[in-house]
Amino acid sequence: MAEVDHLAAERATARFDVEEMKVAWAGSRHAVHVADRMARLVASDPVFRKDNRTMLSRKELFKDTLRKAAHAWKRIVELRLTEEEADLLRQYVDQPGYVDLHWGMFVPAIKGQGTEEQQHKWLPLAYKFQIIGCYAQTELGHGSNVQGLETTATFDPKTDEFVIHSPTLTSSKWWPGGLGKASTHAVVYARLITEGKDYGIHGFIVQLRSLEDHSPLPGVTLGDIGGKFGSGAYNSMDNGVLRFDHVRIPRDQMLMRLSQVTREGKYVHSNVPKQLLYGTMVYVRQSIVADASKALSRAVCIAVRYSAVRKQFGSQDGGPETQVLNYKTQQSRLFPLLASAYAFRFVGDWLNWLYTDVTQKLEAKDFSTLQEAHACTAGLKAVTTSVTADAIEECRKLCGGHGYLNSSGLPELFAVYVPACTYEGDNVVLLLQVARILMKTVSQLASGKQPVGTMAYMGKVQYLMQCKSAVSSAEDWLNPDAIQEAFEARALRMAVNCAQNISQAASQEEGFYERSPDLLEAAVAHIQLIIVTKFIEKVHQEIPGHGVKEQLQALCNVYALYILHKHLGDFLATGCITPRQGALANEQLGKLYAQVRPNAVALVDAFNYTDHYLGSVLGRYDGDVYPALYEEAWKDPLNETVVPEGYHEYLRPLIKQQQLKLSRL
Ligand SMILES: CCCCCCCCCCCCCCCCCCC/C=C/C(=O)SCCNC(=O)CCNC(=O)[C@H](O)C(C)(C)COP(=O)(O)OP(=O)(O)OC[C@H]1O[C@@H](n2cnc3c(N)ncnc32)[C@H](O)[C@@H]1OP(=O)(O)O
Ligand SMILES: Cc1cc2nc3c(=O)[nH]c(=O)nc-3n(C[C@H](O)[C@H](O)[C@H](O)COP(=O)(O)OP(=O)(O)OC[C@H]3O[C@@H](n4cnc5c(N)ncnc54)[C@H](O)[C@@H]3O)c2cc1C
Repeated sequence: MAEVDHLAAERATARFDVEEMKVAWAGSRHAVHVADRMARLVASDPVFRKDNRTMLSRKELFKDTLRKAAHAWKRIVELRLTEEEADLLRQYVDQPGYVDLHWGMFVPAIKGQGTEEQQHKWLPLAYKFQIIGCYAQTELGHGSNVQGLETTATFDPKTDEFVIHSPTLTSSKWWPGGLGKASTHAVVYARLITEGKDYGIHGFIVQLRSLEDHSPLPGVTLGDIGGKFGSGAYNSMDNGVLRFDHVRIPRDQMLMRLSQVTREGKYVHSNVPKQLLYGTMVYVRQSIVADASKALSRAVCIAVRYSAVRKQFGSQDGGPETQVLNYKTQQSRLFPLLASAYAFRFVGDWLNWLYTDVTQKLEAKDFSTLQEAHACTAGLKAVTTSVTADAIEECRKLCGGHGYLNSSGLPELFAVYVPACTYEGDNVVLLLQVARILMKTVSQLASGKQPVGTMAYMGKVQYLMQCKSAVSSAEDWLNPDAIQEAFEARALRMAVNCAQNISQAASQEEGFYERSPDLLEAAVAHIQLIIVTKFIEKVHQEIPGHGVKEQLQALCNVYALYILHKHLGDFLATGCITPRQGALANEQLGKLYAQVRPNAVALVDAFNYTDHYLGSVLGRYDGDVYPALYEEAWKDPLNETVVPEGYHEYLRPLIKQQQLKLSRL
């Protein structure tokens, strides 16, 4: 704990029990305790130091990542950490690396798509790191369009093998994390060809490198795809390129839970939906939503603490200047992001519940909720990552000039986070998937089919298409029913408008294509409704701790009314609310910001992040920002010598030349 607390006055104004808010944020007392222990374990270990990361070369950074991963594994084994603890440790190490893909995609792909026998064979090897795996799906020529992948897996009945081949340059696998330098194996997605027929994309376990000396196996060409955006950041990851030249693998290395190829080469598809092939992506999209609240809360924690420390203007007579956090503009930019962090946290928890529920149903051969799982994971992944990426950049601006320094932690956080808008499904592509499901649901309304799950509100079509908001004062917007109804009506009317416009096109396909920008907005409205609904439901629950429920209620209202204000055009154009009601919402938002203000620092303290994890001199718990900034500057390699390298070669001759010219005048 800090010796001098420059934020003590801020902490003293909090009107709620911070320790209890930590429980609400983490999900349980147990979760706070475990997270705390793992965060401190990482923070106190010199191997996990990361303050020098942006100054390392790519090679040094990669080696540092290997070292950290090996050390983390050593500690996991020595301390006999549980899976929950090990995953938290991995998160607090906070450096993207091959282990993320090994645990996050390779293992889940085998679990989800491998038969029991295959799981029995491969998972123990993966669990003990006797093999290291990655997820090789994307190719140079195709990423979003999975059905367009070109790599082939042709069955050879003579030898009972598949021949894996990259027929073109564009079929080179391109992007898989961990592939470039670390992985020994990959789950490779390729077109299955048997008996001369192409059966589309399937997964195969392929060994890439020798388990003796790590050299590529015959027929395998692979390497890293090169430096990426920002210093440090995602450059710790060896995203790779991979080409196959007729590489042979045994038939039983095709992942055969969903479909099989017999010894004779017959293709047999089990009686399950083909989309289960995409199951690993659904799993990771769900975990990316949980991750969004972490990245967003980190950025917001830095910006709130620094805004409470930073002072500018306001004094005419030599008195103290104003904390920038007191400026209404700073509050109206920052508090919605604080509220969004909480909103994403709770919707992430709900999505995790949904995913677990769907998985259990799938085990029991009930596929009825597969579409709901796809729509929610795809849509929430798209909205939460886009908002978080923009919000990190906004937090950088909220920290003024110092936010641009690497030591603020924000540039690296942005650079490491922003590809989340692209990987695991480009956000536009994913939102169009949601839109397709919305259009399907609207078209089924006429036949009387009652939508279920997060689409259930569409069943109230008669009412929602004509209802008028009853809000007549700013306070009326604090009523969750008023908010819920406005968001439901907006989402439904936007979807119905799109469906009507599409129905006037020559074909459904052409209409969808022409109206895709509107469809994107309808999908966003639907997903925002889910986030608002889940926040309202959370606040309705019993929440222990002095003032905790009240603070969450205020944040829930901030989130909802901020979205309403930002997308006012949607609400007005669909006639859900009047311009006057829109103005009242904005008025209420201003009052809510004033309510959040004295609690802001305590609300970010509730995230319970160590200074190590935050990695920011501006976000320090003790608020002692200026000495830290000053000290940090001297650590830059450029300051190792007083006179810079290059002075004698370039600066001195230039200065001397100019001096000579002047002396001649
Ligand atoms: C002891 C130690 C322990 C340690 C413990 C650690 C444990 C945990 C660690 C976790 C760590 C996690 C960290 C993860 C790190 C993440 C790093 C990121 C790395 C990035 C990886 C990647 O990017 S992988 C590649 C991702 N690629 C994509 O996402 C491609 C996107 N494209 C698609 O998904 C598809 O092509 C498509 C959906 C856009 C189109 O599909 P298709 O061509 O089939 O056509 P349709 O649109 O017509 O769809 C047909 C039909 O299917 C339905 N559907 C589509 N997708 C799904 C789905 N996923 N699920 C269910 N249904 C789906 C669609 O709605 C259509 O339905 P109809 O009814 O026919 O209309
Ligand atoms: C850091 C990082 C890590 C990754 N890790 C992995 C990994 O481990 N394994 C793996 O297999 N892959 C990985 N990928 C690849 C990733 O999954 C793809 O990049 C992603 O799915 C997007 O596909 P794309 O690159 O083909 O984009 P494209 O589809 O080419 O997108 C280009 C543009 O076209 C637009 N667009 C595309 N299709 C449509 C459409 N139908 N309608 C409207 N607009 C459209 C997009 O919105 C985008 O603006 C990773 C990528 C990154 C950046």
